[in-house]
Amino acid sequence: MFKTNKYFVKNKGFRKFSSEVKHPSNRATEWQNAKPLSEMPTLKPLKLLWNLLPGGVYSKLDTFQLMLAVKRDIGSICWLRGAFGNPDFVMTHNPQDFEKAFRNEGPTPMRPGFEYLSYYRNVVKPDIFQGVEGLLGSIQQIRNPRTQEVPATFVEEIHRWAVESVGVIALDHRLDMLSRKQRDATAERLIESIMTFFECAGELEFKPTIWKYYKTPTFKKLIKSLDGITTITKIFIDQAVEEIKKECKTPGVENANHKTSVLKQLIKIDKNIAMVMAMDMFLAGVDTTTTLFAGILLCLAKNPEKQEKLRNEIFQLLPQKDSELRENHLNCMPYLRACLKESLRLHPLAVGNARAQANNVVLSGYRVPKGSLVSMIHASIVRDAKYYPQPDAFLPERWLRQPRSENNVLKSKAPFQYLPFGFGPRSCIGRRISQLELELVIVRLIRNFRVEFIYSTEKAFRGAFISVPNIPLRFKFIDIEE
Ligand code: HEM
Repeated sequence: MFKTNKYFVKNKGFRKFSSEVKHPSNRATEWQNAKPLSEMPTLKPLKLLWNLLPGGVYSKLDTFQLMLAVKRDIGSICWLRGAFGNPDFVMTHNPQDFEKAFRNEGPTPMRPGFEYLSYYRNVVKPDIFQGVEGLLGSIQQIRNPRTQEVPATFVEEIHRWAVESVGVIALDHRLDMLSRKQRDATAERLIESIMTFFECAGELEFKPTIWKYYKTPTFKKLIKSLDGITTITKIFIDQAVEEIKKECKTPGVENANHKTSVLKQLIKIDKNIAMVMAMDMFLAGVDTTTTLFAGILLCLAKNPEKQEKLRNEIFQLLPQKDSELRENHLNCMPYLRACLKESLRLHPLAVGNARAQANNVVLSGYRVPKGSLVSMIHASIVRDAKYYPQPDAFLPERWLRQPRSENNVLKSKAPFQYLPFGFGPRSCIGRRISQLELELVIVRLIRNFRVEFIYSTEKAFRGAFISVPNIPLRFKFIDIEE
C-alpha cells in the first residue's frame, strides 16, 4: 500500500484481461486527436480550499461524499489542482479510464499518497526503514443475556479480532487481544497506536494541511503513533528471532508452524524487511478487515433470507456446532464468497485507486501526460444502475457462477468495474489473508448464531481514510438451536 516500501516484490504472474491493447500507431493518433489537459474541467486549488473551509460547500462532507460532490459539480473527469505542495491529480469516475490508467501503470507501478509515512520512514526512522479465546467466546461474554445484544463498543472487539488475526501472520505470535482476563499491555498499546494512526492519516490524506511546512499537532500525533507501532513490532520481531534461534540450536524441536511462517521466511531475508512487512500488515490489514466484517454482518442481519441461505450452505459442511472446519470446506462455499463480494460492492472500503502514468494516455478524450497522477473513483459506480442492476439490493446471487446456458442478469458485464483490492502488481497483498480471516469468522458466527440488527443502517459507514463504521454495531447474536 505504501510506495516507500521498496521491498514489496511480488510475482503475481501474467494475467490476461478482456480488452485489447492499442497498437502504438493508434495510440499516437488518439493522442493527436485528444483535447489538451488544460481544457479538462478543473477545480482550482483556492476554490477547492474555499469549499473545504468551515462553512464551505464541501466542509461537512466525508471522503466518499466529497468525491461524489466533485463529480456532480465538475463532471466525471476533473483536473484537481494541488494545494500546499500537494501534486495535481486527474480524477476520473469512468471505468474505461480505469482500464487505460491501470494498463499504463508501467512495470513498477507507483501509487501516490502516504507522504507522511514516507517522511516517517526516510526522515524520522531511516535506520529501520532504509532501503483466540476467539471472537465467538468474546461475543458470548459481552452480549446482554436478556436481549442477546452486544454493546455499542462491539467495533472495538472487531478491531481486536483483526489485530489478532494479522498478528498471527505478521508476528507469528498470538497477542491474546480477545482475552478478557489478563490483557497484555504491549499489545494494548499496539492497538491504540494503530487506531490513532488511522484517525490522523484520514485528516492528513484528504483534508487541507500544512504539515510539510509546519509540523501540525495531527502530524505529531501520527508520528508518535508510528513510533509506537515501530517499537512494539520490533519487540515482537526480536522475540521471534530469539525463538527461531533457539529452535535452530535444538535439532528436532523446530516448530512446524515456524518452518513455514511468513515471519520466519522474511527474517531469513532481512530482519528489517520483516519489520516493514509486519508494520504494513498492521497498517493495511486492521481497519480494512474491520470494515468488511461490519459490512457483511450488517448485510446478512438486514437480509435474513440471504443469511438463512448461507446458513444452509454452512450446515451441509458443518452439521454440528463443533464440526471441524477444514481448508477444503471453504472451497465448497460459493454462497459465502458471493456474500463477501456483494457486501464489499455495497460498502466499498476505498474510495478508489490511484496510479502515476508511465506514458502519455488519453482519458475521456483528454491528453493526460506521462507522470500525471490519476485517481480512479470506484465508489461512484458501485451503486450505479448503469453498471449493476438493482444496485442498492444485497444480491450475492449476482456473483454466483451460472451454467453457460443461463444468463446471470444481475452480473455486471464490463471489466474494471469491480476492483476493491486494486489491480496489477501493486494490488492488495492481503486480499487472500483478509478473505480467509473473514470466511473463517463468518462461517463460525452464522453456524452458531442468528444475527439480527434492529437499528437503521442509514449512514452505516463514513468515508475517513477508508470507509469506517459510523453507527454503534449493536448486533444481536441469538444462539441457533441444534
Ligand atoms: C477487506 C480487506 C482489504 C481491502 C478491501 C484492501 C484493499 C486494498 C487496496 C484497494 C489496495 C491498493 C491496491 C492498488 O493500488 O491496486 C491495498 C493495498 C495493500 N493492502 Fe490491502 N486490503 C484489505 C486487507 C488487507 C490486509 C488484511 C492486509 C495485510 C495483512 C493488506 C495489506 C495490503 C498491503 C501491504 C498493500 C500495499 C501493496 C503494494 O503497495 O504493493 N490489505 N489493499
